[in-house]
Amino acid sequence: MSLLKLDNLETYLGQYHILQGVSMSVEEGSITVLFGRNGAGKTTTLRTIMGFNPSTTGSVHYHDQKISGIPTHLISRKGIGYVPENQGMFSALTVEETLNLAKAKSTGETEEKMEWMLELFPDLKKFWSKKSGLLSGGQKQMLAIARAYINGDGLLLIDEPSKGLSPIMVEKLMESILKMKEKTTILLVEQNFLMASEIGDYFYIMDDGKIVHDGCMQDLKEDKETCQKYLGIA
Ligand SMILES: Nc1ncnc2c1ncn2[C@@H]1O[C@H](COP(=O)(O)OP(=O)(O)OP(=O)(O)O)[C@@H](O)[C@H]1O
Repeated sequence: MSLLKLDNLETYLGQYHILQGVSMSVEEGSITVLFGRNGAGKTTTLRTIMGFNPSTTGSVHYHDQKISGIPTHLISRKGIGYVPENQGMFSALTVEETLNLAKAKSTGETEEKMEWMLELFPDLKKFWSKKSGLLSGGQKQMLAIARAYINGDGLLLIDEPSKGLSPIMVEKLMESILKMKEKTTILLVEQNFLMASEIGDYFYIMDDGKIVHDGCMQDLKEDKETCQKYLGIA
């Protein structure tokens, strides 16, 4: 079943026509990866879903309900968690304060969600009283994902979590994201093809604001021509 459906989105940033008829769907319980070169429009797609950069035409449906055209805080309240590329942390808050704030803003089984995040990311427990601004890049990313999951466990939109992290940290993070599939659906923007293709079920490739390819991840792994043309992988 399709949990999230984007239909023919056209989004402008100022005078620039960024998303040019983007349609895609995310299956419930899957990891769907959105690939594409720098500037292809991946971040804008996530920001359009969240209502930060609304589209001028087209629609976004979540659980068959139209969410395009409503304010971001109401979209988030429907259970969609967003992890932006820069993580959007308040660096003066500790891990504890950050997660408690997410808990306070959330409804449902917040205690269980918090416990599961601490089990999945033990570093967060270890650095419980540390200010988030002082965490390592990987730990900040874990905190951002945990916060988003506590806020909205129906769907997580994660923007390039591997950016700037060491290969070992990327591997650890991808394993955790894969485990999160047990309890949530994930739309992941990634440029790290090797890692993302290991954990993704489905993929979309964007180029110049349009979806140019989509399908099962297994098929993409075998499609050397597409990988080379759009993802720069030999
Ligand atoms: N505020 C803005 N005003 C005008 N153009 C913008 C603005 N922000 C981004 N763009 C342009 O929109 C296009 C899409 O950007 P977007 O960040 O969505 O791409 P991306 O695929 O996520 O790339 P990256 O991996 O570099 O983040 C790019 O050409 C970018 O230069």
